[in-house]
Amino acid sequence: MSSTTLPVAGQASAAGSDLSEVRDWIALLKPRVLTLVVFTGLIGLLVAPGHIHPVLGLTAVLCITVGAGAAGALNMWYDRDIDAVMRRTQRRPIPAGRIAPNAALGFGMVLAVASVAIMGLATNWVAAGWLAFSILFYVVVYTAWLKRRTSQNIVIGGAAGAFPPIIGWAAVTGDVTLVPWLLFTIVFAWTPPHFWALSLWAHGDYARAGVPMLPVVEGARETRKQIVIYTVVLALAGLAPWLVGFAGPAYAAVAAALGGGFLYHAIRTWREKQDETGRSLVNDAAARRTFAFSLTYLFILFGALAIDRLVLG
Ligand code: HEM
Ligand SMILES: CC(C)=CCC/C(C)=C/CC/C(C)=C/COP(=O)(O)OP(=O)(O)O
Repeated sequence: MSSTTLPVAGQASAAGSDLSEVRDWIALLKPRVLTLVVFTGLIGLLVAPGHIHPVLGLTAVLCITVGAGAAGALNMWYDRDIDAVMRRTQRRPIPAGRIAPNAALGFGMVLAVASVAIMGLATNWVAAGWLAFSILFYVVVYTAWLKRRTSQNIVIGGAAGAFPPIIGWAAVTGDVTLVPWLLFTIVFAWTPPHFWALSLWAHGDYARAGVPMLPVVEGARETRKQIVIYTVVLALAGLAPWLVGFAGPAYAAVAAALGGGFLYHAIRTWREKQDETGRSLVNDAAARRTFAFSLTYLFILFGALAIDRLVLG
């Protein structure tokens, strides 16, 4: 009896370990963060004037996905020392010892080169150039240079995550005009309040790892103030596509409501019950809501732009 059941059990666990290995390689791409990165890239592609064959459009979106994922893998390769120290990241495949650093490096490089080459061959080299630039920006400028040096790391380095709408747009038109730069500006202004809200309760991890995120260097009080300032800039930037006549009043109404909503959450975070250093006395409840709202904000804003352009015309 046992001679028949053992191999079956062995096969089942081999299949199980294959699956968890695949899961680890996928985890290197930071798939959850990718959802919004790819969504903004897709909207850039959909609202761009002109026509792209659906198969080529899909290829372009896939290249943005794989390119951004490759950047995530290279980030995890470079950051493996600090990821091992931070509670949130220590179970990642490299610090947990499930994927060797060099294998992750090779994986990231191959995917990065392949995504740029396929983007260039399938669409055009302007889109491919911006994809290559954003991968390099995230890995070299943000990860290797700024992240461990300045509390402005995510303001400047965060620009990497703002390029996907530009790449999507360029895949259709072959150029980058005012509107894609406005979409870039929206994501650029969105990134600081998105991340700093989270960093208000995650700063212990960053402090332990010696990463100079804003609450670690300037304190929670200053971070709360900066969140409000960038949210005001974001709320205005959100209206820009309407101000230049690219989007209609329906988009403007959604953008105004979302901007007001974000500002409400930012101000609640600013005024949250806190001690004299700005540390929350209520488990960062308002900051957590602001972070969650940041994700909703970007998703609905870009969704509204697509509906405004493609459905309402
Ligand atoms: C330098 C800039 C940024 C930093 C430092 C940052 C940091 C983070 C961190 C630490 C998390 C928490 C959980 C995790 O690791 O998954 C997170 C979540 C997230 N970020 Fe960002 N982020 C940045 C930019 C962006 C951009 C540009 C996008 C997309 C446009 C984005 C989309 C997301 C999404 C969708 C989540 C939720 C993931 C989940 O559900 O776990 N982030 N971000
Ligand atoms: C098109 C293209 C190449 C886009 C790439 C940009 C990209 C993946 C942006 C997302 C930014 C991000 C996940 C930051 C996380 O910061 P972190 O790496 O400091 O976070 P961690 O502490 O979770 O590792």
